Amino acid sequence: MLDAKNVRIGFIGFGNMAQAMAQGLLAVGAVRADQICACAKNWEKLCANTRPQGLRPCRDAAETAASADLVVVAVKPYLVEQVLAPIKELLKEKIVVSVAAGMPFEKYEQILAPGTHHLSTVPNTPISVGEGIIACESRHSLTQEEWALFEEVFGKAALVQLVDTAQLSVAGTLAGCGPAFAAMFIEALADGAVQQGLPRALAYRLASQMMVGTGRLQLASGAHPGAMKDAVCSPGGTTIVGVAELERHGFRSALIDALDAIENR
Ligand SMILES: NC(=O)C1=CN([C@@H]2O[C@H](COP(=O)(O)OP(=O)(O)OC[C@H]3O[C@@H](n4cnc5c(N)ncnc54)[C@H](OP(=O)(O)O)[C@@H]3O)[C@@H](O)[C@H]2O)C=CC1
Ligand SMILES: O=C(O)[C@@H]1CCC=N1
Repeated sequence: MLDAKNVRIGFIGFGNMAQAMAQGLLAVGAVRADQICACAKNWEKLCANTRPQGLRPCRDAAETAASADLVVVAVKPYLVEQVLAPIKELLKEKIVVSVAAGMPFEKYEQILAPGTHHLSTVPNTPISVGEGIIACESRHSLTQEEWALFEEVFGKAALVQLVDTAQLSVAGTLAGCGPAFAAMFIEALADGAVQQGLPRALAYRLASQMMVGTGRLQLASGAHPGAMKDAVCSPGGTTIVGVAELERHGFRSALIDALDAIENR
């Protein structure tokens, strides 16, 4: 029987997202390095990204699928169909987990052989430090046991969140693109502090910990973000001066418009 101790995970595509997932699974001890293999386009780069951590590089998608019980599809969305076409029969026996944005259950039904057990997800890069999110489409064809195994293994490194098909795209955008926006926020806040004389490394450290702490506080308390903001804004104090300036520059509407632009691109 498949369990966390013996499941073999194969990544088809081993770029930023797949490496973050592998790193996270190892960091939290969800699986051992010898349980993970991967393929990519450039062999030398793949070897450099796998062998030092004890992961096994595979020559191609067929070798990866043959060597794995759970296959993670982690190539760019436009490559999914052509990369999977030659290994459709092999994948019938596997648990297929897609991390490609914009590739819901229905698209895989057109690509994979009938009866293949597959799940569409959108993860994010903080999984590499065990703080990820994996938005998962609730419509999938994994058995209960396969879903439980996926949740057990990947749930150690990420919040595994089921969402309706209609919400997979926006949940994936929030979770998957969000780290880029958060990183921009950290960088910009630090730039402001550097301008005022704070050393850059210290500015990044403080900005990042402030983000982590604020997120944890919201998760732990369930507080409304507006109430959290109010709790920091003393009447006539410093924070409200900054809040007013951010409002003048359209801070909140910029983020709202960013999600709108992505979803309607
Ligand atoms: N980056 C992110 O934060 C997120 C990404 N995703 C999804 O993850 C997927 C991968 O994105 P990301 O990791 O950023 O992209 P990368 O470009 O970093 O990685 C893509 C990987 O695919 C490999 N590849 C290309 N062609 C083939 C092929 N024919 N066979 C096998 N492997 C191949 C590349 O190999 P090589 O390096 O040798 O060219 C590379 O390892 C996308 O579908 C994206 O939508 C989802 C959520 C967040
Ligand atoms: O930008 C992208 O296309 C991918 C999908 C979600 C995050 N990164």
